[in-house]
Amino acid sequence: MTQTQIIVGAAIIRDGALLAAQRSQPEALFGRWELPGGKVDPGEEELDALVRECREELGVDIRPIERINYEVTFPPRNDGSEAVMRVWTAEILDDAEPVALEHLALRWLKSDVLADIDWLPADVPFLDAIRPHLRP
Ligand SMILES: Nc1nc2c([nH]c(=O)n2[C@H]2C[C@H](O)[C@@H](COP(=O)(O)OP(=O)(O)OP(=O)(O)O)O2)c(=O)[nH]1
Repeated sequence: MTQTQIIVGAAIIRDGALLAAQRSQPEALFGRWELPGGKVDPGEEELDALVRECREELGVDIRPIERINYEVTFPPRNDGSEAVMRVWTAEILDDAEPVALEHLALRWLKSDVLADIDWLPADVPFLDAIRPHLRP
């Protein structure tokens, strides 16, 4: 039996805005927007993966705050493996400024424009839970 792959995402909020990141790869996802994050490595704690991915992708240390009470399950792939995505609200530590080290671009989104960008489909259901943390 294949193990379920956990994907973690960070809803990083600063001054009432959410940090969105634009994917550079793979080609099928190029240009679409997501939350910073990625796959949890075998044996790795989910929150360690979240902090690691944000450091790799944005060059900043984050503090996860709370997990959003929702998860997305991706349909099984050809090899039968499944994946789920979990998201935490988070803040950047030390007033550091995130940099797009692996993405095409970063954007800070207030609540009124949250749904205006081309999010990966799996992210859309998380937005309703994130919106109350944002300002218009
Ligand atoms: N990081 C991230 N991945 C997402 C989001 N929404 C979503 O559907 N995904 C999908 C895209 C990818 O198929 C998968 C995560 O893969 P990834 O490429 O970000 O993971 P990773 O950094 O560990 O990369 P790798 O090992 O494949 O190089 O989850 C999201 O908001 N953030």
